[in-house]
Amino acid sequence: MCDTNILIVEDERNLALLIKRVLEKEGYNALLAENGKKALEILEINSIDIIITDIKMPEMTGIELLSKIKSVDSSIEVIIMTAFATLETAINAIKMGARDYIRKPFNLEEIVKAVKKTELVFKENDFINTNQSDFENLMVSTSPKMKELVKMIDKISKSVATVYINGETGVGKELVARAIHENSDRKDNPFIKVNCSALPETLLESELFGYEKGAFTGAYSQKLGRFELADGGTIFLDEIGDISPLIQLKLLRVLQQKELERLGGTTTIPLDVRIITATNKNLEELVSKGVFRKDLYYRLNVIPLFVPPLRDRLEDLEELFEIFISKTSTIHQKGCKILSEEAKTCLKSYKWPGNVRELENIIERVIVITDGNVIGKEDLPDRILNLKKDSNENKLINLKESVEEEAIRKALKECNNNITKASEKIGLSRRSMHRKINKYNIQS
Ligand SMILES: Nc1ncnc2c1ncn2[C@@H]1O[C@H](COP(=O)(O)OP(=O)(O)OP(=O)(O)O)[C@@H](O)[C@H]1O
Repeated sequence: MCDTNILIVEDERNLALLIKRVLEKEGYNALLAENGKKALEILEINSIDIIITDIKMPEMTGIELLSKIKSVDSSIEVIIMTAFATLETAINAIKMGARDYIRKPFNLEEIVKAVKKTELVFKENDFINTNQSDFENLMVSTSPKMKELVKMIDKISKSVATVYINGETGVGKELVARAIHENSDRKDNPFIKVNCSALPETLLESELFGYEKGAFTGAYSQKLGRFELADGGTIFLDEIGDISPLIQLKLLRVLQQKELERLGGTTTIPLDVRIITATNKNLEELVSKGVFRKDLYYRLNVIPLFVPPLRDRLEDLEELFEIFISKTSTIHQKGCKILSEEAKTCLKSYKWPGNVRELENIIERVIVITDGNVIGKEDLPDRILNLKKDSNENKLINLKESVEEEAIRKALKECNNNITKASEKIGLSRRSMHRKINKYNIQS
C-alpha cells in the first residue's frame, strides 16, 4: 500500500466504484464522494493528496469544487474528468490550478497514468506551503545588477520574443519568467510551467505536444499538450538543458514553424505562445559537447537574461532579510523578529551556494527555532558560522521538531481541533498538517 490518498468525486456510482477498484489495485487508498458537498466534508477530516472529479454534477460543478478545494488547500492536486473537454474548459481548469484533465469516455489505464504523473509532480513539490500569495511577485532589486535586470524585463515583456534565462540554482529564474509574463499583454492568459527534468522523455513529449486517440497503446482519447494549453499566454520550460535529442528536435520545429501536430495526428495546429526557457547549466558548453543542438540553442537564445548569483549582489541582502522575515513570521505566527548586527555580518560574509532559495530556507529555520525577538549569531546554522558540523546540528533539528510539535498542538487546541483552521493558522498545508499529526502522534 502506498501513502497517497485519492478522493474520487463522481455521481455515477458504478463508474466511481470502477475507478476506486483500479486505483486500489495499484496500491492507492481511494475514497468516494457522490457530489462536491460530500467531497468537502471528506476533505475536512482526511488527508487527501489527489482529487479526481467529474465536471458535470448536480448542485456543485467540478469547476466550482476545484475553486473551493484550492481555497482550502492549494497543495491538493486535482484531476478533472469531463465529457465536455473543450479547449476552453481545459484552459480554465488548468488556470484555476487543476493538474490534469481526462476526457470521458476514458480507459481506466488513463486514470492510473494521470494519477502516477500527478504523483511525480507533488512528490517533487511536497514542502511546507509557504502561502505565497502576498509575496510571490515581490522581486527584490536593490543592487545595480538586479535593477538592470528589472529594466530589461520591462523592456522585453511586451514583445513575444523567446527568452532564455540562465543562472545558478535558486537565483530567481522562475520569478523572472513570471515577472515577464505578468508585465506582458498576455498576463490574462495562462502561464504554464513545465519542469523538463521531472518527466521521462515519452511522458514529456505527450505532455508538451499532446496526442490523438490511438496514437500509442494507452492513448484512449485525445489529449491537449501544454503548448496548446498555453495558447495566447506563456510557456516556461524550466531545466531546458536536460531535454533529450528527440524533444530538442520537436521543440525546434515548434519554434521554426510556430505550429505543432499532436502525437499520432495529421492536423497542424497554429500556436500563439511565448516561450521562456531556463537552466542552471552552461548551454554553450552542452552545445560544444554535442549534447544540445546548436540550431535550437540559437532559436532559444533570442533574448538572453542572466540572473546573477546572490554573492555578486550582496546589496540585495538587507531587503531580502526583511521580506523573508516578514513572510515567515506571518506564516508561522511568530511575531516580529529582527536580526542582530552580528548575525547580519555573518550572513553577509557567507557565499550562498544555494542563492536566494537557501537564504529563504535559513531565515525560515531561524524564525521557527528562535524564541526571543532578536536573532543572534548563535541562532544561525554552523555552515554560515563556518564551524565544523557537530552535534549542535542534531540538537537544532530536535529543537525545531519540538517547537513544531508544540506549535501544532497549540494551534489545534485554539481551533477546537479543526484541522483546516489550524493548518491556516500555522501556515502548513493540510497534507503536511496530517503527516505531522501522525508523526508526533497527536490525538484530537
Ligand atoms: N529577487 C528576489 N526577490 C524575492 N524573492 C526571490 C528573489 N529571487 C528569488 N526569490 C525567491 O527564491 C526562491 C527561489 O527562486 P526561483 O524558484 O525563482 O529560483 P530558480 O532560479 O528558478 O531555481 P531553480 O534553478 O532551482 O529552478 C523563490 O521562493 C523565490 O520567490
